[in-house]
Amino acid sequence: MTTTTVDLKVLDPRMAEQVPSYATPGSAGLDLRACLDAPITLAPGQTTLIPTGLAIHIGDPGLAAIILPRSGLGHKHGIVLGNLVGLIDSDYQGQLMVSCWNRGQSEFVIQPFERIAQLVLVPVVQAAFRRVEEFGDASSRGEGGFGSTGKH
Ligand SMILES: O=c1ccn([C@H]2C[C@H](O)[C@@H](COP(=O)(O)OP(=O)(O)OP(=O)(O)O)O2)c(=O)[nH]1
Repeated sequence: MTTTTVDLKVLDPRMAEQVPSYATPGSAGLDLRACLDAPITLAPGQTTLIPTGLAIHIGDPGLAAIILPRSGLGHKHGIVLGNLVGLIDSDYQGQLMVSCWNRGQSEFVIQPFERIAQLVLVPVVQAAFRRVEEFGDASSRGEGGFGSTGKH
């Protein structure tokens, strides 16, 4: 396991006691909570942007964070992310926001400080593109994609 230090600002004092922490030594994700004054009802198909009351500055361009749905909310209640995956750049210093999408068939009420998504730190490699007319080595896949290898 690799650990790194990330600067975190508590933007809403109510989050001071709720700073994200790993639930178990093997956890990959940190749960993010809805920093709300009152419950929000999400109708089927509705998307809303929810503040977390927190900001992080990752700083190291070799890292980023992604926001992912929580499995239970997504599977049982259809609460996933309006952007499917949120990408937090290493130079972002604003509030962490979670786009919640009710892809289910029933209303869902998000309670203040409920855990709504999870944040995972990931390594990043930036590409320096070298323009070529042809790729040097022919690969066995070549230009095949989108099911070209068949179903089995
Ligand atoms: O779920 C998300 C996704 C993004 N962000 C923040 C962090 C990220 O670094 C910034 C910009 O995100 P992105 O680049 O995906 O947004 P964009 O729509 O391309 O806008 P921009 O022009 O600001 O890059 O917004 C969040 O707080 N939550």
